[in-house]
Amino acid sequence: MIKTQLTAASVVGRVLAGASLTEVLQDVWRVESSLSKQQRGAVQDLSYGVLRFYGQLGVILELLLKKPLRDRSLCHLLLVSLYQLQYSRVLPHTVVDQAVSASRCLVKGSGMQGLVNAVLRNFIRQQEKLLKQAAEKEIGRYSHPQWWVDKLRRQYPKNFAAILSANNKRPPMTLRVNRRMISVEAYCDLLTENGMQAEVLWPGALLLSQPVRVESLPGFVMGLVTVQDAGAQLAAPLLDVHDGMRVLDACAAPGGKSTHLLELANISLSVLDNDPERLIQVQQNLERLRMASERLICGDAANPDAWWDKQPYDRILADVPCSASGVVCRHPDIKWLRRESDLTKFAITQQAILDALWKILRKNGKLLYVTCSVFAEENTMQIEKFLKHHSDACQLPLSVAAMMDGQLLPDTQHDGFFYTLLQKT
Ligand SMILES: C[S@@+](CC[C@H](N)C(=O)[O-])C[C@H]1O[C@@H](n2cnc3c(N)ncnc32)[C@H](O)[C@@H]1O
Repeated sequence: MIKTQLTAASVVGRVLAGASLTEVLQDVWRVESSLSKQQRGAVQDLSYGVLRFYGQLGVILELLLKKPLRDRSLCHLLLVSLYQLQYSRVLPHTVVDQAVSASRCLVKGSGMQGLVNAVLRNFIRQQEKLLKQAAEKEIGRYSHPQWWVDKLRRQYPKNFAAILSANNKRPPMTLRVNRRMISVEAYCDLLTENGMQAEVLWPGALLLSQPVRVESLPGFVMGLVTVQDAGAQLAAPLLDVHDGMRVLDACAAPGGKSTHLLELANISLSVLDNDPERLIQVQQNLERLRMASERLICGDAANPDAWWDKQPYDRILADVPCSASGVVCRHPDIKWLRRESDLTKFAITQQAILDALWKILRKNGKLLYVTCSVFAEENTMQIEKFLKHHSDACQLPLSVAAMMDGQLLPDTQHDGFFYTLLQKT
């Protein structure tokens, strides 16, 4: 356990210094190739857990320390240990003993080991009181940055606490059945035969009662099923594609929505993304599902002159880059890495992409604007501005009961998304 505590502490430290959790973990798996599968699982669990509750654990650590610790690595080790004491089933004395041993690898001298021991034992002794004290501060209660809490409270006075709480849950695992290959009923039978249970959330979307490893899903390699959040599964049906249409997926990688579009109709699909490595993932997903796109293009959606073949599209999916504030339960690092000022930057990019794509949409054609954000700056405010400047655009109604003005809020069953369907008149 010392190794996993130390590795998780270093992951947390790198993320808090500004790196993405996914990238740091990929790097750790590459460099620390001797970690067993079990150790990797534990490191992942601890790193995600600490970042999920960093607000709360940070306040508790402050309360426990007489003065701030200069050694950041020790701080991160203490956060990992506090997370274990509060949220794991490992016996408290084991957590403390291992953390004291782990601290020997970080700093020389017995003073710091004594401090680690004292801090963790004090937490065990005063756990309830400290949890209450931490909850008196909003950052401790919600484990989100204060600007995030304030913005959500302003934009969703009734729902903000539920959104913050959903963001701090472990994410659900949802499947999309490839109905070109198998019916939902037949796939549910396959799951049952393999000892797995699922609930149908909406057509084709199966919420697993327990997350499993992707490779253990029946028929995954053959393309019977794709792992995709239920909220994300609303996109392709909303775009209203029909056989023979020319369709552009403009920010497509890794291809979750592209492959869904190809499952729904026989379309001529152009797949665009500006990240060549992520485009490789789209190609792999297409191959696994035995599908093909018409064109796979590496280019900037805001600059069609560089890649467009001058034939207008009947349908365009614009799943634009955004703050990802709707998918925090899958990426708890996001809440600590984003700055409020990032929203303005995302809004500028989104507007440039939307304006450019509008020009290459056929008359009467439809464009679906999508973000996985809950912030109005990237969503309703963006669309209001677009409609003000485009007299040839009308907003079509969306018939999804779970949404408020196109906004699907994150909950225990799905991520948060924003959808707007525009038609060119
Ligand atoms: C939200 S993700 C798309 C997810 C994808 N639609 C799916 O369902 O799997 C946004 C994508 O936009 C790409 N992107 C960002 N800026 C872009 C730009 N200017 N032009 C094209 N793609 C861009 C990113 O590389 C990223 O893959």
